[in-house]
Amino acid sequence: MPVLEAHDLAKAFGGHRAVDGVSLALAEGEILALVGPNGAGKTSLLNLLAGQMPPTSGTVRLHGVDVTALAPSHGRRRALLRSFQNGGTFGRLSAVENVALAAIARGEHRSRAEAAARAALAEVGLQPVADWRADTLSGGQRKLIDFARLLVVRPAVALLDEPTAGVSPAIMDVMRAVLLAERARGLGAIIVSHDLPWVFDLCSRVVVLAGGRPLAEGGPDAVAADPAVQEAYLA
Ligand SMILES: Nc1ncnc2c1ncn2[C@@H]1O[C@H](COP(=O)(O)OP(=O)(O)OP(=O)(O)O)[C@@H](O)[C@H]1O
Repeated sequence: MPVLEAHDLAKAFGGHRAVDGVSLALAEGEILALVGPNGAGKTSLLNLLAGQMPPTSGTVRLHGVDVTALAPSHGRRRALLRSFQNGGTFGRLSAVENVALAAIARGEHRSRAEAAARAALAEVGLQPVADWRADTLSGGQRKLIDFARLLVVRPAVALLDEPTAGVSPAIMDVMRAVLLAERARGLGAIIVSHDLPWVFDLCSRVVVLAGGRPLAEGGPDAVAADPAVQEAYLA
């Protein structure tokens, strides 16, 4: 059974269909790249999958359970962790507090959550700044906080929105290493990215969206060679 499934998802804003009939299934341990030109509907699709907004129509299932109408904080959505394009950190909290909060929100005791957060921050190379306020960190370091959260929460599914946008090659390498290690223990991930070389190297499958609809789907090499995909990007 797929760990995450979307069936015929659609989202209309007024008359504009940002997501227009998308179905997909993510297997355990699968990394799926979700790509497409600006405005294709990628972030909207992640929002629908994560429960950040209700779809106009269609369903989302997590481990076979219909979670379409459930809020992101609902217990039945615990298996899913989502990151945001512009970072999801609380600036006035330290890095360790930001990471620990994710574990506390899932029922972990405060002291154990902090210990786990420190270990995870060390794993992504943020140990020296673990007690710094998040708003004093670089954009790339703040994005690594999302990866430390991933290590603490160990979700079945991660939805990552533009993790590498504006980050250094060294941080991109850390992100890659974390994702490969977590994939080996069964993590499934959908990664929205405009950094095609980085994400194509990591994923086993690519879904291309254009105008809210799936334009192409397949292995990274086949998708990269698809003339319709090249045209959509040039357009
Ligand atoms: N809350 C909203 N209200 C109205 N329109 C919206 C809203 N969110 C997104 N849209 C529109 O839906 C379409 C898809 O936007 P979305 O952000 O999902 O695309 P994207 O593929 O993630 O784009 P990008 O790569 O530029 O981040 C766009 O035309 C956008 O303007």
